[in-house]
Parts: sequence; C-alpha cells; structure tokens
Amino acid sequence: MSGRPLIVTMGDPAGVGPEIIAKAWPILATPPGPLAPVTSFAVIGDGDVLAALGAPVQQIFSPSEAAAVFSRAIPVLHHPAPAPVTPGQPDPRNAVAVADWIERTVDLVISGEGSGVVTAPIAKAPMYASGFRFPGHTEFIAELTADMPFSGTRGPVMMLTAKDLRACLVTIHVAIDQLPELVTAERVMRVARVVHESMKRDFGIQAPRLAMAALNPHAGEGGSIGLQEIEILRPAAASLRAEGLNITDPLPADTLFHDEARARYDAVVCLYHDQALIPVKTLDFWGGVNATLGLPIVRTSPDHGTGFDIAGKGVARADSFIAAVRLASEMAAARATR
Ligand SMILES: NC(=O)c1ccc[n+]([C@@H]2O[C@H](COP(=O)([O-])OP(=O)(O)OC[C@H]3O[C@@H](n4cnc5c(N)ncnc54)[C@H](O)[C@@H]3O)[C@@H](O)[C@H]2O)c1
Ligand SMILES: N[C@H](C(=O)O)[C@H](O)COP(=O)(O)O
Repeated sequence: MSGRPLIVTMGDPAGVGPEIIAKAWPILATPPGPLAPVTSFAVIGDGDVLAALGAPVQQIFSPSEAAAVFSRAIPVLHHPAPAPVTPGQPDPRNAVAVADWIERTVDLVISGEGSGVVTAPIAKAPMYASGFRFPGHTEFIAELTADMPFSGTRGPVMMLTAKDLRACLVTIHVAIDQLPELVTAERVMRVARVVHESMKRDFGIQAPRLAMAALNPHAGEGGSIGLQEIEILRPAAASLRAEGLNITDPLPADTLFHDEARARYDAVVCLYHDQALIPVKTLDFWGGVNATLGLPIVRTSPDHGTGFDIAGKGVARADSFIAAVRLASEMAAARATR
C-alpha cells in the first residue's frame, strides 16, 4: 500500500471499537478488488487491547511505517490505556486517554503524516464524567483544527450517509424543545454553504443539488402547523439560491427519503438529529457512515456507538467501520486531486 495512511482512533477501549478494527483489517488489507482501493491505516490506542483479541499487531513509531506493515499486521502507534480494560465496562480513567488518542490522531493529520481521521466510537457519558467538555468528536475535532487554514465556509457539519443518502444536520445533540430557538436562518444558511462546498471538495459533485427538510409536519401546512417554514426556512432558501446554490424550499420530511425522492438531490439539509439519522440508519444501519464536513481535514466514523452490551462477545459487525474507512479514503483522494 502506498500513500499516507489514514489514522484510526481506537475509541473507548471497552466498546466495540477494538473488535471492529480487528475484524475490518483483514478485509481492508487485502489487495483492492472491485471495490475502491483502500489506503492503509495506523491505529492510535492501546495495542495490547487489539492483541488480546488475537489480532496481529505491529507497533510502529511513525505513520510512515504503516504501509509496509499493513498487509501482514495492524500498525499501532501504541499509547496504553491507564486503567484495566473490561469489555462493556467503560472507565472514566480511560476516557482521558481516549481524548488524548483523538488529539494525537488529529495532530498527525494536521502535520500531513496522515491522510484523514477515522474515529472508532466513544461513549459520551464516561467522557463527560472525565471532564471532556465537547458534545462529541465533531465539536472536539473542529476545535483541534480551528487554527488550520481552510478556504471555504468552516464547519463542523455532521453528515450521516448510507447508500445514496447524504443527510446533513443543522443541530446535533440538542433537546427537541431547543429547536425553535436554534433553527435560525443564519445557522441553516451556514450549514447549506458547508454542504454545497463539501459536495464539490469531498465528493467531486460539481453542481450539487441540495434539498432542505421542513421542521413542521407538512412543511407547516401554510402556517397552520408552525411558522418556521414561512418566517425562516423559505427566506433562507431564497437567499441561498440568490448566492447560486441549488437548494429547494423546505420540503415535508416524511416524503423526502423514499427512493424516487432521494434521486432528486445529492444531499439533504436536516434540522435535527433524528430527522437525519432515522432514515440513514433505517436505510442501511450496517453500512452507514458519519462524516464531518467543513473541516480542514477528512474525518469519518461508523454510524453506531460503543455497543457496550455486546462488547467482548465477538458478535460486533465491522461493516460500518469498513465503510467509514473506505469513505475517508475516497474523500481524501478527492481532496488530493483538487
Ligand atoms: N461514532 C460514535 O462515536 C458514536 C455514534 C453513536 C453513538 N455513540 C455513543 O455510543 C454510546 C452507546 O450509544 P447507543 O447505545 O445509543 O448506540 P449503539 O450504536 O452503541 O448501540 C445500539 C444497538 O446497536 C448495537 N450495535 C452497535 N454497534 C454494533 C456493531 N458494530 N455490530 C452489531 N451491533 C451493534 C448495540 O449492541 C445496541 O444494541 C453512547 O454514549 C452514544 O453517545 C457514539
Ligand atoms: N450522532 C452521532 C451518531 O449517532 O452517529 C454520534 O453521536 C457521534 O457524534 P460524534 O461523531 O460527534 O462523536
């Protein structure tokens, strides 16, 4: 394997992260077949946790060593977890190390030693208990890359994608009763600009077609079921079209995701977490990917979490992690060819 490796963070070592990495590696390390060629990756985390799963692990000391190792072992930049790791039982003492692994990973991509970041799942509660002050990876990685030069509208924007659906979020981990306050024209327009630019930068779509989801049932039914479409969303869409974006007026969300509807757009701007994630994870839970748009670096993640209820049982599926690695590889390649 040639080229700079992706850098993978192990995520919470008590979750399914180590297991899905170990299961994905032999699939991704085989010479590329009909699927898109995959670059190599190096893992930042506790190599002993991977080795305990029976995976062939090779400690490396620089990402540049990963390509030579990748065909026969999982290259690991070893940073031990401070507390014993028990699958299914997260330990806040290890959460501090998890945050450190993420930071080290981003630093290697900022320095140009890695081509992009793939993050195995973290669990928010133990991270918060350890003092982690971000809602999740998305905001943390945006903070870590805030000083990097970036030509375009800066994110972060969370995008969940599966099959032909790319659903991008205006709000992420907020309570539903906060939506009337948070769904503003400014926020919607910034997200739409990030998505438009990312379709070109990261996906090679030169004339992106965007759809916008309405907030209220039946897009507010002419104002009789809410006013956000009339007062906020339609004016925002009109302003974006005046800027040159190809974006619809707010459309009823319940008819945005069937096969024919999805064929009419390249990405959809959704207003809240489950409005985007339910259709994506329903369409293909096992193949869905979480990507962060609008950052100076590429970052993807599986669409699932730490799966503490199954960690250590050998039943975790690596499909979504494999899809996340493939997508990061494709996004990095698209950026490299611009
Ligand atoms: N990318 C991420 O870091 C990420 C994504 C989603 C959720 N989370 C976090 O993970 C923690 C647990 O979240 P949750 O319980 O809502 O969702 P989850 O995805 O961890 O688990 C939901 C269900 O899916 C199953 N599952 C998850 N991954 C699987 C896999 N690879 N193979 C087979 N089955 C799998 C689990 O066993 C569980 O039954 C939370 O703290 C959440 O915030 C992190
Ligand atoms: N909402 C995300 C999902 O369900 O996939 C998840 O919480 C991950 O968020 P971060 O990538 O910001 O950690």
